[in-house]
Order: sequence, then structure tokens, then C-alpha cells
Amino acid sequence: MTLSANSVAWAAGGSEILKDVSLTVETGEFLGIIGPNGSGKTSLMSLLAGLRTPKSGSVLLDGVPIGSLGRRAVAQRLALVEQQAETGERITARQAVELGRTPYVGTLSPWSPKDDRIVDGALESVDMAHLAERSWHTLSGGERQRLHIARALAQQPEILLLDEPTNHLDIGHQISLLDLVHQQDLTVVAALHDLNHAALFCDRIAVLEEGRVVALGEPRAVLTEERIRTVFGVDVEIEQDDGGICNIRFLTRRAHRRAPVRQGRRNLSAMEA
Ligand SMILES: Nc1ncnc2c1ncn2[C@@H]1O[C@H](COP(=O)(O)OP(=O)(O)OP(=O)(O)O)[C@@H](O)[C@H]1O
Repeated sequence: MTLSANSVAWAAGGSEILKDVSLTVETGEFLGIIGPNGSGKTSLMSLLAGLRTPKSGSVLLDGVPIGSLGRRAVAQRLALVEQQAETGERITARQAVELGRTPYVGTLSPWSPKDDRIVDGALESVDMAHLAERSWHTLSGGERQRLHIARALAQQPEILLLDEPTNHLDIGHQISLLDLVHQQDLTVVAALHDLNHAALFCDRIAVLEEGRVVALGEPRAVLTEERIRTVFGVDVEIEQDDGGICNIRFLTRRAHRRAPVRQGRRNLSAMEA
């Protein structure tokens, strides 16, 4: 199943937020969207999810305009985890994940043991089965974020849209969540802030700058020192490991200051030896 944006433009508050955005996510691909704050990542994700309508251009789900499909039909194919997804309901962790089954349950197809099994599996996959009966409002930000992912997995979509999915997560859970998503047989579009995560997990990366796609391709082609300097305004050094994966090192003033100290320490240990 493919998802594509074709010359999409979107405006809000009197400003053009997205301008002439074109990209296609192929079946099974993990596409990363990176860009500075305010570059339009969240806006693009909601257009791709069919939550917003482009001012011009189109978003196609398997070649069909997403706006022409019913919400239930879209939800059976595509799940979105929003950046500030919240629930005001007084529900348990498990009930939050059960919401993922909404597109499948109805008068003619009542809740069944199969739905229970899918919810159990989703809770286990994000390491939250032990907190299934806890009230939502007692959970930490990271636990809630893992449940949002579990809810999306319980939706059994073919395409998963994730807007900054590692928000609130410690580094162990950031890696295990991206690993989990990567291992699913899913097409993934994820807005990511961590460029090393993008390099490690994405098949291709689109770079957004002021609402335009300024680069789109494999991580090693897109993540160059020059581009990161131009788009994000930071100096980096990039090394590629044997597998061709980029390792980005940020050259902050602090890193520059610390370099001679490290050298000094090495000299000192050499003298002590
Ligand atoms: N409904 C709206 N009305 C007015 N302006 C909006 C609206 N939605 C988004 N914007 C503006 O559009 C721009 C892009 O916002 P968006 O949230 O898509 O960026 P982002 O790349 O996801 O940012 P961040 O990295 O900070 O999450 C911002 O300047 C934002 O203020």
C-alpha cells in the first residue's frame, strides 16, 4: 500500500505552511521526516493522515484521494500517533489500547476474543502488559507514549504515521520503540528530531525546511555535513560505519572546549604509566 503527497500546499493563519510537497512512501518502507521546529512536519503528517485537506495538490492512499475514503476505511489501513496525543477520559491503560480496535468493532462485528488477543499482543510489544489495569492519569509521559504506539499497533494498520514517537522516552525505550516499529511488517512515516535515529532506522529521509522538501533520499545521501549546517545551523562531523550507517557527531562549543582537556588527561595518564 502506497501513500503519496502530490504537489501539496496547505495554509493556516494567513501563511503558507506547506509548499509544493511531493513524496511517495512505498510499501514496507520506513520514511523519516526531519526538519527544524516549525518547518511543517506535524502539518504534513496530519495531511498524510487525511485529517486536513490540502489547499492544492492531493494525498493519495493506494492511488485514491484519501479525502474520498470514509474514516473507518482509512483507520483500517492507516494509524497516526500524534505528537501531543492525549485522552481526557478516565480509562485504564488497557482501555486506551482497546480504542485501536474501534475501526473493526460494530453491531455486525462485536468485540471478540480475537480483539482481546490483539490488544494483549500490542501491550506486550511495548512492554506495558504489567500496567494494563492502571488508570491513564497515573501513568508517566513515557508510559503513555508507549500506550499510544500500542493503540496504533492494535489498529493493525498497513501504514503507521508517527509524529515524534520518541517524545518522553528514555534512551533505552527510544531505541526499543524504533526497533519494534522497524521490525513490524509495516510502511512507516515518522517525524524524527534525532538525526542519528533517522540515520539508523530510515530507508529514506525527507528534509523539510520552511514548508518545502529540500532533500529526499537515502540517509547517507541526505545527511551531509553541509546540509545539516544549512538546515539546522549546527556543525557536525559525519562518519559512516562499515554498513554505510551515518554516525553524526555534533561539534558544539563545549565539545571544542573539552577536546584539549581530554588530550591533557591522556598525556597525564601516559606520564603516570
Ligand atoms: N492551525 C494553525 N494556524 C496557524 N499556524 C499554524 C497552524 N498549524 C501550524 N501552524 C504553523 O505552521 C508552522 C509549522 O508547524 P508544524 O507544527 O507543522 O511544524 P513542525 O515542523 O512539526 O514543528 P516542531 O518541530 O516544533 O514540532 C509553524 O510555524 C506553526 O506555528
